[in-house]
Amino acid sequence: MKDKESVPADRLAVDALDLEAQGVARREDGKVVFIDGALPFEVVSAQVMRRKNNWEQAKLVEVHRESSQRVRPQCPHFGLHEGACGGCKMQHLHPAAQVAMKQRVLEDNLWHLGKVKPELVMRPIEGPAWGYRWRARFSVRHVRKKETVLVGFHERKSRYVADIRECHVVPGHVSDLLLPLRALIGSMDAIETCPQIELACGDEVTALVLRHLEPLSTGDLAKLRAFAQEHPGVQWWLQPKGPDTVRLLDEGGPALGYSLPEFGIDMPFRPTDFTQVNPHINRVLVSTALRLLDPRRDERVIDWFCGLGNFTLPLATRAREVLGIEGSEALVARSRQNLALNAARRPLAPTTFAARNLFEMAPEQLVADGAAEKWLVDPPREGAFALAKALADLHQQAGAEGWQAPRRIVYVSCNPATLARDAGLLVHQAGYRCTAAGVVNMFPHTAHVESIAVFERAD
Ligand SMILES: C[S@@+](CC[C@H](N)C(=O)[O-])C[C@H]1O[C@@H](n2cnc3c(N)ncnc32)[C@H](O)[C@@H]1O
Ligand code: SF4
Repeated sequence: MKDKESVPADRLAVDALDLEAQGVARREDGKVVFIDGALPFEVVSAQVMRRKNNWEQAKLVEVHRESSQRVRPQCPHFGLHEGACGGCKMQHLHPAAQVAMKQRVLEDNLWHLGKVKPELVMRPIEGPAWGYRWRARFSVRHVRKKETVLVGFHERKSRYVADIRECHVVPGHVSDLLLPLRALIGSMDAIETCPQIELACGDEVTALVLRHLEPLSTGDLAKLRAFAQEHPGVQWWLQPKGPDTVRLLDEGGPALGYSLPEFGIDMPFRPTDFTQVNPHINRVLVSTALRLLDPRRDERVIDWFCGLGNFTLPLATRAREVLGIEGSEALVARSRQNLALNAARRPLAPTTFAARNLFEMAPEQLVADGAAEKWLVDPPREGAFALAKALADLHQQAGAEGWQAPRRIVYVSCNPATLARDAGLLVHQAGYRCTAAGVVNMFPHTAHVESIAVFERAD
């Protein structure tokens, strides 16, 4: 900070925000202090909670000079107070400043870990800041001492379930279900043996997956059915053991699914399938990825880590041929069903799916998958190292007969560190330029950084 000298010795001047949304300050002796709740450009007092040789962990006590970006949190459960909910980390920072911070994280990662500087930093893709989270995992606990059942996220830095009565990041109708759900579980025989309710919203259905450790009594099943009757759109799924055991309580009624109207595509899914958390942003993300990839009628496209076909089917409305590859057999089965459903309604390019572990990928396998002009890559947090490495190896060997590296790659990432590592490989060893990159604000108020990057073959 420019007037750091004027900060009294017992106060700290905050310079930056780390990935956990903690303010970062530096003491005169160079020691770094991470301050929960402090924001860049603030002058604060903080109580040290943990002391190490090079750093300290501290808790905000008082803000003496406030950041212009500090805002009043919308949710009463957000904060530093005891019992505060740990579901959000940045509600005290203006949403535009959150996006700016994520953009900096992306650029810093690309540069420091990948030595890559995108030719263009794209405008952030933004959506609603509230009510965006259509997927969530609520923990459920019967707290005898308080004679209540809690349904919510974990408290900040704790294993306890926060006592939340409303939640602003899930849709309003889901927030309104929190207290009724507490009452429901509190009235059930299985009050002690239902540790979790998973939420998966579709366009018409609110699926609630109840994890139960013991078989449910007839009375409990009747209560679940009465709850669904009372709350239109709620559909109960039961999970007695692992994710494979999830079953719909009662068949019939509308199917859980989402649509991508721009492409005329419908995507039925099961609540245990991977789907993007934020459906508003997902629509813009799919549309942006396709605009950037620009698949032509005469081009073949490969969609790596294709999930249930979220990008594959829209690609099939534009390209000559599409191949989707994904690790989960269940998701590949779903993507085939979704292909059949949509192909019966509208023309789609020939599309095939394959199940494969993409964390292992030899150059020969890449050649066997066939040449494609364009690639869409959307890996989990671990990234797509094996894929980028195979591409780099083929580039070093000057390719293979009858095979050509893709001309363009659009990479959608939920972890800037692995994106940066893979970008480094693509740019410095596989012959690509990083022509554009930008953030996608998929998870407002959290520290998660979703982003999208474009790579063009340099020749
Ligand atoms: C970020 S999701 C993207 C899914 C899809 N593109 C979408 O938009 O819904 C990452 C996908 O990678 C898959 N995956 C995870 N590990 C994998 C692996 N080792 N090999 C192949 N796929 C994997 C997951 O099952 C998941 O579907
Ligand atoms: S996750 Fe929901 S309840 Fe928790 S702080 Fe965020 S908005 Fe509030």
